[in-house]
Amino acid sequence: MSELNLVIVGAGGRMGRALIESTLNTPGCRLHAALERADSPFLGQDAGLFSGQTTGVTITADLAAALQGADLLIDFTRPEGTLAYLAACRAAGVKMVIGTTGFDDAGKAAIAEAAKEISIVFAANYSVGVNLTFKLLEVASRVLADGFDIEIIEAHHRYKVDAPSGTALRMGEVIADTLGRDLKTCAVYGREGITGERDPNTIGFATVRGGDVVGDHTVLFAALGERVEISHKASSRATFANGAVRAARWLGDKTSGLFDMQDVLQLK
Ligand SMILES: NC(=O)C1=CN([C@@H]2O[C@H](COP(=O)(O)OP(=O)(O)OC[C@H]3O[C@@H](n4cnc5c(N)ncnc54)[C@H](OP(=O)(O)O)[C@@H]3O)[C@@H](O)[C@H]2O)C=CC1
Ligand SMILES: O=C(O)C1=N[C@H](C(=O)O)C[C@H](O)C1
Repeated sequence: MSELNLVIVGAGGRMGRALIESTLNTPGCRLHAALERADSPFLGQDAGLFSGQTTGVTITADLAAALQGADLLIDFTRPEGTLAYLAACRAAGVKMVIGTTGFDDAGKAAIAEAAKEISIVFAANYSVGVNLTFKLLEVASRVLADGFDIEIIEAHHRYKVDAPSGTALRMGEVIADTLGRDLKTCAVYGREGITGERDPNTIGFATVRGGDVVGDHTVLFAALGERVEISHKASSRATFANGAVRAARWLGDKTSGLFDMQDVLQLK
């Protein structure tokens, strides 16, 4: 079987570095190109710079050249960056694994539209544990549907720019779908002042930002007399990166379609 030629964008970012390392460590995968923005201080450096390796792949801003001969592009950047890479991958027929969070509805629709022509895995979280947690939340929501208040609490490092996290929002969607609610109308994002008593039909979100927290998520089901907490804590970005590379390999020969990590892990 031929090697999978991967392009990693946002190469100097926290996830970009982890993705390069995971690609280099995964048999059957080859680092085809590593991209950064045109003003990046990392341009011209070896992509193994961050893990102390020499790869022979130089970090570049030349997207067109990077896509030549590429099989798949892995993107953990920002929504505006992802959408630009999406257009280029669609035109070049290159598959994508997208981990970026913080998209609006139009951004998500653009990804779904592109997936009619190229295959894409798009997930808010590539860890196996979080994707198992999504399944656990379906069961918990069903069993605890009556009398339990539902609150989602997430904590991340000080550099994170979007809130609530994509994972917390996905958890909210899973719970709302299971309960037949619409997250758009039942979500409460933080509370302040004289809020009045809690509406039992709401799903609350609380966001913590600080230090180097890689990613913690807890869903609290609280009733009068007992409570259940379902938690996941990530301690290394390698977890997400390895999941994304696994998703890239899973896409294999699929030429179109929109998938998520639940598909990759056969959790649907
Ligand atoms: N799905 C998952 O499992 C996970 C998702 N994430 C998500 O991945 C994303 C990246 O996170 P993280 O690595 O911590 O972020 P960083 O800020 O560390 O890295 C982002 C990278 O993307 C580049 N970038 C930023 N804006 C653009 C743009 N408009 N066009 C092209 N490149 C751009 C940055 O370049 P520069 O430095 O020049 O700005 C940087 O290299 C976030 O959305 C985060 O929520 C994170 C972890 C796991
Ligand atoms: O920005 C991060 O770091 C993370 N982002 C993802 C999210 O928004 O859910 C996943 C993970 O929790 C780390």
